[in-house]
Amino acid sequence: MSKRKLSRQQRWRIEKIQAERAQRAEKRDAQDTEKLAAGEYGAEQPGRVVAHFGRTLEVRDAAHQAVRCHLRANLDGLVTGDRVIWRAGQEGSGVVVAREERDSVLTRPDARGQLKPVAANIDQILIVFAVEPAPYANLIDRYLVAAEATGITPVLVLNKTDLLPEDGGELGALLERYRAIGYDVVRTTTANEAGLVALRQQLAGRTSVFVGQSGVGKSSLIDLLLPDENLRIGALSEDSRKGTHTTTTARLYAMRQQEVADGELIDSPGIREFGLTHLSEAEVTEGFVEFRPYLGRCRFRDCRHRAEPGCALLDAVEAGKIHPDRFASYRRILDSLES
Ligand SMILES: Nc1nc2c(ncn2[C@@H]2O[C@H](COP(=O)(O)OP(=O)(O)OP(=O)(O)O)[C@@H](O)[C@H]2O)c(=O)[nH]1
Ligand SMILES: [Zn+2]
Repeated sequence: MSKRKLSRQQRWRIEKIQAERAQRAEKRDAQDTEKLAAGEYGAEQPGRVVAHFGRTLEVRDAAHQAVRCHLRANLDGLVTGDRVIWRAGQEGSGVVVAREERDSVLTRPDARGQLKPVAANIDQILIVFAVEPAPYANLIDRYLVAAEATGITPVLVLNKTDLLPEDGGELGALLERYRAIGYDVVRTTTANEAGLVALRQQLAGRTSVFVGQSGVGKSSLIDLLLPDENLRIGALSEDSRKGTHTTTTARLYAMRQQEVADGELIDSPGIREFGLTHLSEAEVTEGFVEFRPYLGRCRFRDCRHRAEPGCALLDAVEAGKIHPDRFASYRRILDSLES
């Protein structure tokens, strides 16, 4: 059998499967419409997507109960964190009938390089770095730029402060610089009880994601924040063994905190890797927030802020308004885009 023939047969099979699947979805949707019309579903109520497996969603209702819901065929692209309107059916399941407007969305390139939403309605991106492994020079800036491009507020989290020298070391000075620009900086350590106090306050009442380099302590922090989530994580991987989805699915976790208000985490391996995606030159420039007052003020409209006369950014560096290390970092990120 020739190779081409084989692939045509495969393609035909795939098309057949897809057509059948679409037909089933259509049929189910028609049934839903009938049931909705016949009043077999309960009243519309708000919920939030906690996890997402193909066309099945886990939705959390207002009382924080999980409900298995399926989707109307006309409702595609829901992601973890989406706020939805759903209606209860029989046997504890439900149907999602609408999606509410998103405040924010985190995207990631798929296998074909197209940006796909992975999570929605996130209030802050916690960029975790650590005393060990020490962040390389412009790693923090890369994460900040990527976060700024999403419109979601970044927060810097310095972990493993138990390893910090008495005087705060170089990292202490570096963090002050970010504070001066306007970023929140939170110090953490998983080495003692008091190490997460500031972090818990930062998380209270918000939906957050943790990102950062391998080894900085994201898992250690999340384990402490979600002490009783281990069972649920186990349940998730059991599902994935059945092949219904992969463990890369983002999941929303509610934190039950005693001293401060509850907060929520959305976590997945894919989200943790956030920041390593491609950025445009304009996104990089805008991503340095302290540059913004100077943008559009260069003598040349197409100024690329290299050595042009009358460059407002270079002047600001010269005048001490922009830190030379941040400007060097900016250049380095742009250079890395070109290569
Ligand atoms: N000294 C010290 N070590 C810590 C602290 N937090 C985490 N560690 C250690 O740092 C190492 C890496 O921690 P992880 O939580 O696995 O880091 P991660 O960011 O989840 O790493 P990946 O899973 O590779 O993304 C482990 O050996 C932890 O025990 C801390 O506050 N102080
Ligand atoms: Zn310029």
